[in-house]
Amino acid sequence: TGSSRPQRMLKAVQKNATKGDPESVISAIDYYCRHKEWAMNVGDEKGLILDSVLTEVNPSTALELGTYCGYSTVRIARLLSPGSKLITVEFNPAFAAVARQIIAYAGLQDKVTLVEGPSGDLIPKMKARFGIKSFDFVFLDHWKDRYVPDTKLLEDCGLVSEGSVLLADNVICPGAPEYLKYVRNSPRYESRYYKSNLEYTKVEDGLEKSVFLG
Ligand SMILES: Oc1cc(-c2ccc(F)cc2)cc2cccnc12
Ligand SMILES: [Mg+2]
Repeated sequence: TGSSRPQRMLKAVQKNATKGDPESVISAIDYYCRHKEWAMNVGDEKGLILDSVLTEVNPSTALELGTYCGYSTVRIARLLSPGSKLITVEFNPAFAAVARQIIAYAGLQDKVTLVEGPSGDLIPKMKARFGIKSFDFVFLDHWKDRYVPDTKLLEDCGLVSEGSVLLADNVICPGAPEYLKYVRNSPRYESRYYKSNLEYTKVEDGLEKSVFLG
């Protein structure tokens, strides 16, 4: 049996990046996915928007839904202030296994807790398991039909508070129309769309930033 796309991505990181250097890990993945084989990382173009929103929020506790190979995990963790924490949730164990190695290669394992399992089951356990009061920042990048139920779960579990920022990937492609309706029509969110392109392509996609108003 052959290797998987995530395994080939990991090989590209180990070959082309410098251990302990997150920027080189990000560049190695972007180069591989742009020139060798496409993969569903948030990518370099939308990644710059992620960076800017993250820098503005400067979260003490952040949550990522959908780790995949850890590309956006590395992008987020590299910008966290000392002592800040990122929890990332991945349903697929094969993806999680690669992500752990990529996060470790970047030297960011002390800032990141990767939890394997379905987000819908794990979110209600976050307070008890990790002593989280609430998340200052949430990056939604998992299956699009989970965006609304998981956002409602975060609200119901008191895991978002006034000022918490949700940033959702792929609201155009593959698309999350119910999510856009939810956050744009709710009086509890102030939403803004950042137009961009689907990673490594010229296809339109974008990020939706929604501030929870409490
Ligand atoms: O950024 C993403 C992109 C795609 C995607 C897959 C195939 C396409 F033809 C276009 C887009 C899927 C994702 C699934 C989960 C999290 N992010 C995704
Ligand atoms: Mg995505």
